[in-house]
Amino acid sequence: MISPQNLIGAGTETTSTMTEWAMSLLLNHPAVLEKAQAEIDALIGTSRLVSADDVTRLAYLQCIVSETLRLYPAAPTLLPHLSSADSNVGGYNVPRDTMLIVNAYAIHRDPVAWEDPLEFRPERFVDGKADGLFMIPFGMGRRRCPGKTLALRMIGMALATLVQCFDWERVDGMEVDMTEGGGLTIAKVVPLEAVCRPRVVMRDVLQNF
Ligand code: HEM
Repeated sequence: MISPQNLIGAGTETTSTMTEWAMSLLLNHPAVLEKAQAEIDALIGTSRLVSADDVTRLAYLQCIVSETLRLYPAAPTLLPHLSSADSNVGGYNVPRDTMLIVNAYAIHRDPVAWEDPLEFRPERFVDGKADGLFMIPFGMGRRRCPGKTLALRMIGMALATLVQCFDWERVDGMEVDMTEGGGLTIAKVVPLEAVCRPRVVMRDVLQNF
């Protein structure tokens, strides 16, 4: 049974953490940030704010979100599952009622599947190039995350708005600290701090907001 509190808990920390990781990655990769801004300027322009309906049209932004979810899946070991029957997986006997923990974090960084797995490279998702590679940031099967579509829309919308409206810089030019915390969710140990300035080309839109 899923309560409203569970829904809010599952839906807020995950999406805000993912947005923080995505912005941190963009700040450490200014060329990617520039490319994302150029895509938004080309497709949306600077006379209106990006809308939720635009998000699916922003192909490069979607690649940035996918690459962030690959490197920093909000729930790195998904949620614990219980096997419902005796089974054999890859030669291992798994009795019924065994608690199963799936290490999505390790799967997403598997060097056998992913080239230079520790590199932040949204281009690996361009034009469906990563189709067929195994990624499970939202789990899979009957208990997969029911908030996936909403989450992708929210993260895309937040990122697109931040990139469209502001120019971003690192504090004193220092690399953003990417140390990962332990626990059920993958939080940043050092919260993101950055310098942002409203973009001159967006001044009219922001003033009339
Ligand atoms: C980037 C954002 C999110 C990520 C990475 C994420 C990831 C996950 C994962 C990995 C699971 C467990 C799946 C499994 O063990 O197989 C899960 C479950 C769940 N998620 Fe999300 N989630 C996100 C956002 C959301 C949002 C926005 C909502 C709701 C508004 C939500 C609601 C839930 C609920 C209710 C469950 C439990 C489902 C069940 O036990 O049947 N999640 N999520």
